Amino acid sequence: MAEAAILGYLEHNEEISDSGQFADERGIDHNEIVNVIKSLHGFRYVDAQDIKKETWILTDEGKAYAAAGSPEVQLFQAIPSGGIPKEELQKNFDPSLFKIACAQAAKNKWVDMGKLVTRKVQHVDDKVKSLLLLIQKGQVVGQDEIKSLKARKLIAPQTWKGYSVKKGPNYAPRRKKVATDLTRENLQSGDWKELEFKEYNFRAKGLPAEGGHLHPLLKVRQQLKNIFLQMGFEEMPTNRYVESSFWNFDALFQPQQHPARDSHDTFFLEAPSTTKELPEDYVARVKQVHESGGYGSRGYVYDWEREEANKNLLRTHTTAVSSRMLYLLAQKPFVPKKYYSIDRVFRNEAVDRTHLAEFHQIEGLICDRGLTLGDLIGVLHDFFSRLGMSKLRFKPAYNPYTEPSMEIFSYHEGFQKWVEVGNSGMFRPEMLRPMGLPEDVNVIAWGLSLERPTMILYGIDNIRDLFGHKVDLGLIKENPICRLGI
Ligand SMILES: N[C@@H](Cc1ccccc1)C(=O)O
Repeated sequence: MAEAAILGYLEHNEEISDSGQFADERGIDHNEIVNVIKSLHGFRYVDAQDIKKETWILTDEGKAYAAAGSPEVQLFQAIPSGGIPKEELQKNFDPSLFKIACAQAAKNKWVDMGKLVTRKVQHVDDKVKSLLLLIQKGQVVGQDEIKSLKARKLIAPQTWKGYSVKKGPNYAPRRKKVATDLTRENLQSGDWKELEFKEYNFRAKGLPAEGGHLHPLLKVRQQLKNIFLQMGFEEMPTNRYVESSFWNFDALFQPQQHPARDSHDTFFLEAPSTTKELPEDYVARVKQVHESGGYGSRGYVYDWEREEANKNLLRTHTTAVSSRMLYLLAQKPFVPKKYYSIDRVFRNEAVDRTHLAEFHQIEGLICDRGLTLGDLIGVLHDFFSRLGMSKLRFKPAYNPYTEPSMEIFSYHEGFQKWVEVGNSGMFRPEMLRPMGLPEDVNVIAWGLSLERPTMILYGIDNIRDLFGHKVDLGLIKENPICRLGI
């Protein structure tokens, strides 16, 4: 209707000089007229020029007075001819309204504000209300009146926008219907021959592709790699998910009856169920340290079984990678090393919002002469502060392969509490000496999950949200090629 009105009017007239007036005269909503003008202008049916007018609109207070009358008149009308005690009068009014009413009525010299409030004039006109009503209807009022209403914050300025409209180069009294799609029906009936098709807008930018983002775990992994590299660490080769019990447990002085070696906690392989080769003389030294100790240790005093050590499993921690690397290091003349790894580990655990059966471990170790627990604490402070965790606390803990061992806690400002962020310790002589590392060489090491800091950094509270991509297919489906004017 708005479109027909505009195009029809321009067929016999030069110009629509004011879209607001045009809308009023026809009883059409101005917003609707504006939308149609914009669309017709886009297709150059019409030429439209902006017009702006400064107008006034009522504030909420102004609207209230336009409806109920100004407070001063409300007050005047509440005073009987014989006057009324102030307290009595006040009861009829909201306190803030009463204040305004008294001030204005006194200013207008309508009332005497003694203990007894009396009228000073016979009759008053509610000029404020009439002015507000005029402004509400969009009518013009004098500058002085505007000023005083503005001072009382009953009105506020507003810019009104409209258009003046003339015929455009593509003007026609009616817009041509254009087809947007060539349908099966068009082809069957043959009416496509007569149809005019809407042009494609090949320059439309469309939506930026949402694919190809890095997964949060990969981002945080890269961040951690950078931290390790800046601290002078070398990456250990982690390309071995299947490991023997020997490297995962025995080499780490983890006794064969240890509960972590149970199939409830560890995934053992069915095929191949056992490892093919282990370094025999090292295996013999490991067996001995488990059974009867050495290097100042009494050992565990039990019968160590080779079959148990041969069993293949999915590695339960990347400390298995560290044990292999330290063994290799011990086979050559000693050089100090700093090693790190970040890779996947597996535990036979029930999956819930904080546990998965496979996750990633970050592991760091330093192997050098004369290292102490103080070195470990210092390195942990350096490492974690680079991750944004500068408040740390340590709690004594137990690992079969480290002594002393410490759990690492960091104060989380967001959660306002200490959260466990890792585990650490100094590798035991029972682990290092059988490998052949010199007696004065110590190893400080620590491990943490990659998922925990990632969830904290990205505000993810369910670990399952970290796995599996979440591409919003709807986004792609609902945004095909953009057309002109759509
Ligand atoms: N392997 C330990 C972490 C750790 C690494 C190195 C030293 C001490 C502890 C774990 O799985 O939790």
